[in-house]
Amino acid sequence: MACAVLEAKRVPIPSIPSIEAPKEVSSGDGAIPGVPEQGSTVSITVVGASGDLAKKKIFPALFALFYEGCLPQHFTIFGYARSKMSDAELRAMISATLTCRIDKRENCSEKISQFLKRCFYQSGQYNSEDNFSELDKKLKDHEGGKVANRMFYLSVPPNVFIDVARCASRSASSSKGWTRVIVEKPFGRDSESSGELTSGLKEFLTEEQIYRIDHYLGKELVENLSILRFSNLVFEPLWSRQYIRNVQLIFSEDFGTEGRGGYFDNYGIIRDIMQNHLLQILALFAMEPPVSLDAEDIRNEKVKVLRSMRKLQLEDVVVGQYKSHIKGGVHYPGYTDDKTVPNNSLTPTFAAAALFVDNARWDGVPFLMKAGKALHNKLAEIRVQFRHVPGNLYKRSFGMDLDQATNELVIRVQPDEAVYLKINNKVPGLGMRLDRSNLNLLYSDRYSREIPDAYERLLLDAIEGERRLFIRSDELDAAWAIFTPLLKELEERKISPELYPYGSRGPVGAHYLAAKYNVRWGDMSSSEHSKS
Ligand SMILES: NC(=O)C1=CN([C@@H]2O[C@H](COP(=O)(O)OP(=O)(O)OC[C@H]3O[C@@H](n4cnc5c(N)ncnc54)[C@H](OP(=O)(O)O)[C@@H]3O)[C@@H](O)[C@H]2O)C=CC1
Ligand SMILES: O=C1O[C@H](COP(=O)(O)O)[C@@H](O)[C@H](O)[C@H]1O
Repeated sequence: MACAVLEAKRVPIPSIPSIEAPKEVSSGDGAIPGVPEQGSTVSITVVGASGDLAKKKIFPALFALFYEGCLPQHFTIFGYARSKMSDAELRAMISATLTCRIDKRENCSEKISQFLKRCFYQSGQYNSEDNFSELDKKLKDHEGGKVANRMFYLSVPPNVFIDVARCASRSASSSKGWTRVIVEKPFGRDSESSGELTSGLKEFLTEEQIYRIDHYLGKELVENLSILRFSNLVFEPLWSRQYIRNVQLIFSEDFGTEGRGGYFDNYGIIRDIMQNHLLQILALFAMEPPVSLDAEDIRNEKVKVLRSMRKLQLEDVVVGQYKSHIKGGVHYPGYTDDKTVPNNSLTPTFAAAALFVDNARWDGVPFLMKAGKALHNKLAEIRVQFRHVPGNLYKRSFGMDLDQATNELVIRVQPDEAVYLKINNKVPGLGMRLDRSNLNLLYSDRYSREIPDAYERLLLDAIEGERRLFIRSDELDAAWAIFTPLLKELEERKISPELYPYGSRGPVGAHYLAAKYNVRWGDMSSSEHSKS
């Protein structure tokens, strides 16, 4: 089966080794420039295969790629972790996580069994070069002397990233093909630890071999952001301080840290969501048009945005933490009720912040971020509020304050993916009454395909050597520089988060912060979030 994604997007189709495109420049990761990889193999080793992310996201995404015909002809998947497991046990574990897309259920069980036959397991320590040599031997058995390309997905806690990089690069890297390593967040806790992680990894890997994943960059609507802006004349000329009043980047989850409190307490919502997912969206949103769609051109522009940003100030931040709440007879636990979280934890589970890009395009435009767990809804969206129409003829005359009813472009990343534009419109009839309405592109109405999970896109890109959606080390440095002073201040001054009930709309302080910049959060109208 041909990989529809590749047919539509990439020329030529690299998943078929015999027609892989000659690369013009060396990728620096072992791919040989100009030499098509005849009969090559690709192995993907999921390090930390027994863990939550591997089960929840990585194996299902690999299966989806296989199902869509997007994996190379000769591929093998290895699970690697300390837990003892046989190949059969790994397969049973993976099998329990697999489903087929609703729109493509035919041959599902046959496909699953074909996929599982390509999955193998090797148990070992993360710091043992000997154990990685054993993995290497098994990989070689499967590669059968072909050009072997190897991907390692580090789905393990960050304290073992460097050990794995060392062992994999010394004992299990490919001698003839490329070797790439996907690294999961968190990439450190601040500028200093992130710098240490980067230099630790670079002792064993080149920057070109490292694929730092931020799965929000793989989300369909985030990918669509640049297309919306750069390929529609109606948007690009408006994309500046001249027409845009503020931009809002909103993330909310309707569940707490359930099961991940131990991890979360060391990071908090600012590191978990804002410094990476929301900031990446901001950088993509605010960048200047890149010279081309080449990964380096895009990442160069993102870095410029990040470097133009003001360091976040404490007075521009509100932090919160959810507390227990009883609703409909159900008790929802507070953050500190989690056994793995200290009772006196000050870790924020909610934050709102006002950020500024101090360049000519965005001077004075507040970029408001809001992220929280255990809120009233699950939502991720980008809101662009435009300025009011100067000298508006209809101002206040027809039942609507048009200073408030400005245009707003909403890119709803999830759930119910959509792009809609709020406009003012005349209510039909003989009278003259204005109505606020939406021009609405709801994906489920327009497109029949299920939207691929972000991990599918990112894994496919990594296999192809497409680094556009992965974070470069200078991007990471610039991102940490914005947040590190604030994070240190919050911790050193032991700032207490404002408590909010589980399932609520979060701390009221977020409204005061927005009001300080003459902004109203756009996500507060509940009617907007129903399917239309
Ligand atoms: N889960 C998620 O939703 C997300 C996770 N991430 C990141 O992805 C990575 C993997 O996440 P996740 O699967 O949840 O992590 P887990 O805690 O489930 O760990 C993955 C595996 O690593 C091994 N492991 C666990 N703790 C340690 C330890 N202290 N030292 C050495 N090995 C350990 C275990 O395997 P074994 O004991 O068999 O060796 C475990 O199965 C992490 O970096 C995480 O921050 C990022 C975004 C979301
Ligand atoms: O990276 C993370 O993302 C998830 C949310 O991802 P989504 O794709 O389900 O929106 C978040 O729950 C987690 O805390 C964070 O580490």
